[in-house]
Amino acid sequence: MLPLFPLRIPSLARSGQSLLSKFSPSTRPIVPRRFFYGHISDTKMAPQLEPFFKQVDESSETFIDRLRKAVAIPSISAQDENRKDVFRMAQFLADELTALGAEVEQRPLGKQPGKEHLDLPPVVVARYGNDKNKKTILVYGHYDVQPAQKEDGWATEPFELTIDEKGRMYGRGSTDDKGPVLGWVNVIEAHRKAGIELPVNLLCCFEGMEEYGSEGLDDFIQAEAKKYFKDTDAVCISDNYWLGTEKPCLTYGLRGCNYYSVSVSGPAQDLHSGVFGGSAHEPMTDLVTVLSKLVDPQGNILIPGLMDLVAPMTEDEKSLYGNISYTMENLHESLGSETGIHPNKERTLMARWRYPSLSIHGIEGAYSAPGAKTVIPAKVIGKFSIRTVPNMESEDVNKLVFDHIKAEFAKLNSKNKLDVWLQHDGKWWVASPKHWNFSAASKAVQQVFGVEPDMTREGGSIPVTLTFEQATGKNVLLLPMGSSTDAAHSANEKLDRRNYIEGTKLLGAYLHYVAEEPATE
Ligand SMILES: NCC(=O)N[C@@H](Cc1c[nH]cn1)C(=O)O
Ligand SMILES: [Zn+2]
Ligand SMILES: [Zn+2]
Repeated sequence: MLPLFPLRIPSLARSGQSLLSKFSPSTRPIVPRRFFYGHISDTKMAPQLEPFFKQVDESSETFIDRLRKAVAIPSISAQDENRKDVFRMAQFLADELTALGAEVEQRPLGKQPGKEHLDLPPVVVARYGNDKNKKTILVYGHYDVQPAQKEDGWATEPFELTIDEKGRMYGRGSTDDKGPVLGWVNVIEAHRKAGIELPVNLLCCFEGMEEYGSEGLDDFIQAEAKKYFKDTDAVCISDNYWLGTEKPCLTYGLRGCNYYSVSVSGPAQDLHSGVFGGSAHEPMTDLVTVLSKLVDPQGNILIPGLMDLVAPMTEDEKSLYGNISYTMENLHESLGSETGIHPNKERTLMARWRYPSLSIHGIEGAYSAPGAKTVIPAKVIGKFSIRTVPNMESEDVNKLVFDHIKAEFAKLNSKNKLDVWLQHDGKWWVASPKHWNFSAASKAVQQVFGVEPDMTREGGSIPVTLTFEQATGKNVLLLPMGSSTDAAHSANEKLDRRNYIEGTKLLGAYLHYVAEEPATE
């Protein structure tokens, strides 16, 4: 039998045990592969997968149409003026699920903290199936999206799904996270159309504030863990990406995210630079000086003491990186340039997965429109975030950040006023993939894509992952649909048709293999 996972996590590497060896079935008849990526695995076809796959293929245009409708709703959680669209998107999702026979509720989360004139979008929860003899899988995703404007460099309208001749489906939210969320809806529809029973009970939890720090969701999950989510046997989240474009992965770690604002203000209003330039302290000059003390061009964080919070790299851990299917070409392909900092894939992956990074995102109040306005902005707010890793605690990070920024500002001898605060934080998460949840997903990947998945961590953050794990006490698996070239959060975000359709098969196949796994904790 072929090994399921050549990659080993540290504790298993020490014992020399393959990740899932204890869960591997002993007999695996070889089945025909749909795709071939150079390594044929021999996962046994779960019963009823064949008609399910066939139905997904037959319904693919309907599924793309569903994504088209979803992308057309600009559900941008970070922009107040789009809040009604976020609500519209919740309704769309609720209607789709209801039409397929799910029991759906839209749970309100109250007012948005700090913006009490705004209601937080509801959590769309749904139950499909309630059979005590079946496992219950809780799936999470988000229906809000990042902001997008054509002027940001989009080749097409961001909120019109546009499909090119290579099957690349461009549109904001296509890969993050409307495609994967609709993947679950598609799975239900394909089962109904094919007349196949869903092999598990499905609980859905779809939120509308993920791109704004999942406001309100932690409390909701904690409150519902022993109520709405009480039957949960395992959790699955599809909201991250493959490492490259060909090989799927299962993900067992995420970085956290502490997001900060730093404001500098002084003059009572914007000033004429010809009249006041050189005779007044300028907020923008102070701010860019302070921001320049946070990170250097090689990505080194300049905040004293911050790197001391990071768990040291062990030799066992170091040895994991060589085995991952990733190349510098993969990096350059997803960057769309050769501007990577590090010389090799190992250092690149370490920088993404297990070291912190600091990114400067923008400046509010700055003159950013095209043209040459000679203004001195009166108040500017810089925005930056730190991706956190084990063992960084949010409070410790905050203290180091605040102390450093205040100390650097004091050095400027400016009469302006500085303020710095945390917008939101979400903790890092690292789990063991030695669980039937991962074993089922691995078999599903092998069945649909004919290849063993890479075991990865992720540089991005999904703050509720840890909350789900702690509140339900159950295993959480990240099962991505999109690929490394999808450009989530940036201009020309896309999801490849193949990833959407085969990804829908993957989510469905995962549920079938889950149903076959022995029921253990
Ligand atoms: N697909 C996951 C994702 O994009 N997550 C966001 C979460 C976040 C954190 N702070 C603001 N949003 C990410 O940026 O990683
Ligand atoms: Zn996302
Ligand atoms: Zn996102």
